[in-house]
Amino acid sequence: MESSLDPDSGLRLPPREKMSELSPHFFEGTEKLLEVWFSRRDEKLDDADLRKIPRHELEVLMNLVKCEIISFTQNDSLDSYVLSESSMFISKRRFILKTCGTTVLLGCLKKLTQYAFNYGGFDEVEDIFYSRKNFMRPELQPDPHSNFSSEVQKLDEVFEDGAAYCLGQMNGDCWYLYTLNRPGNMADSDDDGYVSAGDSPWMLKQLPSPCTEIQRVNQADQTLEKSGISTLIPDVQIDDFLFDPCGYSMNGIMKKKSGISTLIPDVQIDDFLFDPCGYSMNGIMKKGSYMTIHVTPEPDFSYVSFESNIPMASYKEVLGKILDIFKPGKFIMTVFANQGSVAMSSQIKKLNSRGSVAMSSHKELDGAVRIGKFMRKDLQSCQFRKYHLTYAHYVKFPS
Ligand SMILES: C[S@@+](CC[C@H](N)C(=O)[O-])C[C@H]1O[C@@H](n2cnc3c(N)ncnc32)[C@H](O)[C@@H]1O
Repeated sequence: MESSLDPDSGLRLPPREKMSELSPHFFEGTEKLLEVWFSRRDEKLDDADLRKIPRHELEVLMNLVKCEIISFTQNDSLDSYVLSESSMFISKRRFILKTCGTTVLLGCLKKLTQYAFNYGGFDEVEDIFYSRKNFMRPELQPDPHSNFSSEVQKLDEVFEDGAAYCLGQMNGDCWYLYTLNRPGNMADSDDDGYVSAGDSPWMLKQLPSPCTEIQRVNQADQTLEKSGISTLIPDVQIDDFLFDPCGYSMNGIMKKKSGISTLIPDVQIDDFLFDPCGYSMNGIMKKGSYMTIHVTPEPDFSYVSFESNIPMASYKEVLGKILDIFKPGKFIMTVFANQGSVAMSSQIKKLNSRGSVAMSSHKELDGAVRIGKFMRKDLQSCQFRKYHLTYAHYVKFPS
């Protein structure tokens, strides 16, 4: 098979061994992931809530993205939606949308901000994170998703101080991130800390409000706390798992599902089995914690993703279970944590008295040259103003 040209880097990529370029059926399991945190300039957040956006407007958003809501569950702090192409989680001021296939995730950006302002009662975007792994077939993606530069251009139209990064190998497996990287710290903002750059409310490109981290800590549930783990697994070992060329493999489905249900205890699970194959699952817990798993089992382009923000002293055990269930040939892992995690709940503090829960996972990853049968191929760390990010790529040994 011939090598291909990567649209982002212009580099020639090695031929993909398993994926048939001419396969009539192809599904891009790799997700685009958007997380947006909203805020208010006056910090009066009591009445502000993204869950006030009515269902029919969420459906307008899904139309723009080109996917549908399949099911809905909720608890006190989180609304969870399983979508035809992945998942959506909405809490008081955090909006998470994860979509795969040929969806146009960034198509909803302006409308989302408009709804968050009009219905949710917010008037500023505090932070955003847009990320994805490199696609298997970028040429099949609609505008602006066929290359990261176009996605960045689209995001830059809405946000000021956006910064784009690529972690991993540009001529192999890599992971793109766009986030806000505002200069200085929040307490240093001069004047009133705001810059207006447009007429429409969603075009306001604003600097964060001049409140300190300490003030935010005092606002318990309203604290921007981005931490968690994401595992992206291209090339899963299929066996009998959720896919059988002749149709369903009920044994495989039940076996994998029972493994998934033991991943994390006390999670309210909402899952969906696609016909003829494919599996999506959202799990929610108290205090805004969630986990989500998506599986594209077709052998030529198999892909699994696991993501969670459930606070844990170590993600090692969960990761071990995931690797055991999906038996991948390789995987990518990213871990986000607030620095020092000043906003930890007492429950989290109990788990790790030395600092942020996920920070210990960074240290764990730093030291983990080998995880079971997997050898580390790449490790990169980024220090953002408020977050620490670790990216690691592991391959089965011998690969
Ligand atoms: C479960 S969905 C979500 C995929 C996810 N992003 C992942 O990590 O792989 C994709 C899987 O469901 C299958 N599928 C079947 N019907 C589908 C539909 N109507 N929409 C999206 N996927 C469908 C696809 O072929 C694929 O195997």
